[in-house]
Amino acid sequence: MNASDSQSAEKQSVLVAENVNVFYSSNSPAVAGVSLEILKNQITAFIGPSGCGKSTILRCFNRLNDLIEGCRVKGSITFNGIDLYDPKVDAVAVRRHIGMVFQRPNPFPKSIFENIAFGPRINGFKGSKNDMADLVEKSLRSAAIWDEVKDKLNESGLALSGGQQQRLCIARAIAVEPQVILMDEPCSALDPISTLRIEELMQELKQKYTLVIVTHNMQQASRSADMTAFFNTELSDSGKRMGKLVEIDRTSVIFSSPKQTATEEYISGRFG
Ligand SMILES: Nc1ncnc2c1ncn2[C@@H]1O[C@H](COP(=O)(O)OP(=O)(O)OP(=O)(O)O)[C@@H](O)[C@H]1O
Repeated sequence: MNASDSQSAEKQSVLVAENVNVFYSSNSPAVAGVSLEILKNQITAFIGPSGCGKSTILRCFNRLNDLIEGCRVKGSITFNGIDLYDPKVDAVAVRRHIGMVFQRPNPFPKSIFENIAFGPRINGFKGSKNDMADLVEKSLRSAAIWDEVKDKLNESGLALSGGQQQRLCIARAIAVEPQVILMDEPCSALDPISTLRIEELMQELKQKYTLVIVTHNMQQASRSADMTAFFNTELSDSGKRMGKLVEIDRTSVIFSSPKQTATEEYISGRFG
């Protein structure tokens, strides 16, 4: 691959959403008409007021909404050109390629080692005991937590601090070698130092993975994200509130010269 190839690879779309509408139990969409692209090895932040559908759209990307009874996703979402919602596509396999880190760190009530080993094992890991130990170490190193836990791999993951638990959960997501990591407000339960740690880690992770992050923290979006998508709510014809994507652009553009007034009002704190 030459330099210009690698540049165009950087701009490659990994996930493409076209006219996505998500319905929960009602016939009016909770989020409507979302079209956007997630670029490879970039961090894309979703920002916007509460209830505008950021998490709903994030969950569409690894079919996590399938687990919510009554939830329906219409429109098209492709992952490397493959229709994620094709009936032939296995949602469990999707989640192996597109991992998720949640708002509250949620380690398994197992040892630190087992927290990492569990995913590869249930996905049919074929290596030896040593290979698994290497994979655990590599994953913990990639999530910048190895030095803190290397001497206590058999202790419970729940005994770690909140920030460490979140990095353990990131290591757990990495262990199955996904291409994309979705993060739903990964720092909202963390103190400022742990938050900065995760933000630094995100910059390292984007060398290898594509990241999508939902955040309420606009400084976090402006510090960390390459691309930012602003969502808002509006009233549908039937008078119901629904989420909409207002615009997506490079983060520097969204925070300095957004095209839409609603974005400008939101980022300048005059709204929301
Ligand atoms: N499991 C669910 N069942 C029914 N409605 C839901 C469910 N999850 C979300 N919704 C509705 O979908 C809409 C979008 O919610 P969503 O959580 O995606 O927004 P959000 O922008 O992520 O909000 P927040 O910033 O508060 O987390 C809201 O009207 C919400 O009430």
